[in-house]
Amino acid sequence: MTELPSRRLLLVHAHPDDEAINNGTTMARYAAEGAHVTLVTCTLGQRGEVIPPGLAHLSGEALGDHRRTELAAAMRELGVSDFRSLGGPGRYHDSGMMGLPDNDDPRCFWQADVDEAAADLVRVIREVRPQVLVTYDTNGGYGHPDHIQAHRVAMRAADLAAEPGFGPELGEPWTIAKIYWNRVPRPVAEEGFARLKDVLDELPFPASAAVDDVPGVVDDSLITTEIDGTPFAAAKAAAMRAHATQIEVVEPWFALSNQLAQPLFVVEYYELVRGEHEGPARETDLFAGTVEKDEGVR
Ligand SMILES: CC(=O)N[C@H]1[C@@H](O[C@@H]2[C@H](O)[C@H](O)[C@@H](O)[C@H](O)[C@H]2O)O[C@H](CO)[C@@H](O)[C@@H]1O
Ligand SMILES: [Zn+2]
Repeated sequence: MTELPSRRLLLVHAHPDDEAINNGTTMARYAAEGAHVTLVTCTLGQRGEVIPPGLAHLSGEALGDHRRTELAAAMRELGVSDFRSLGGPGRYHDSGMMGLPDNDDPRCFWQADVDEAAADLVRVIREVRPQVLVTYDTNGGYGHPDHIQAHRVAMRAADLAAEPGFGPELGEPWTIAKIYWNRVPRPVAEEGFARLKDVLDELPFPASAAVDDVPGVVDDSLITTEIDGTPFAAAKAAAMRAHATQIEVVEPWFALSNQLAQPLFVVEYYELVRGEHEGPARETDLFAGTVEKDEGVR
């Protein structure tokens, strides 16, 4: 059985690109520090729009396959080697934006049985035994069905993985010590868009997104943890650039296929929703207070 590092972080995301956008510097930092970083992506993004004209021919399964290669390239930029598709590549299909007929496709993640999908994730949790889990809030950050479902499956899997009577064939029970949701403090978002307004005319993007277009924007008081990934800014930008069908990067800004410019944040923020908060001040380490409780490496 392979021996894993003493610090182990699991991130659960909906599509290839979300991990770089939300947690690029966090992943790069912990990978560089020798922690074991595991990414589980729930769909291959088969229903995404495509930015580069030279790739516009890609759609459906061909787009999904291509986005897998983009994800692998992004992981190389972040130094992450353990990245997986929930239930195996193509098990759960991209559901499309909320409200579209795509959401009714029986193959799509939005139609998946949460407990069945969670069992796929329990197997990973009991193998990796992470102290920390990062995922989205109850609205998936911005209401996309795959993001909402990724939240539901991740939170359910964290509960099931800890239950001694659940799925003995999936491995020994494991309790994740700390669970965080991706967040952006409203003042940080507002300051970023204020800076963007001053330079928008110099950028190749026709317009700016709005503060509330940024997933997970919340009042500053909800932020429990701040990971300063400034030393890994270039890695995050490169990882986002690797998702070329979805993201155009002009540092320190980026745009999705909607061509609406937004800030590329290199300090990444979180809300601790399960586990013990370390200290009255904001945490600066997702693993704060956990490793000494670890049962040791395997
Ligand atoms: C960041 C993210 O979650 N992207 C999803 C999203 O893509 C958006 C969607 O295509 C929308 O129509 C565009 O206006 C927007 O610019 C895109 O970011 O939804 C896709 C379909 O489910 C998904 O593949 C993509 O990863
Ligand atoms: Zn997404």
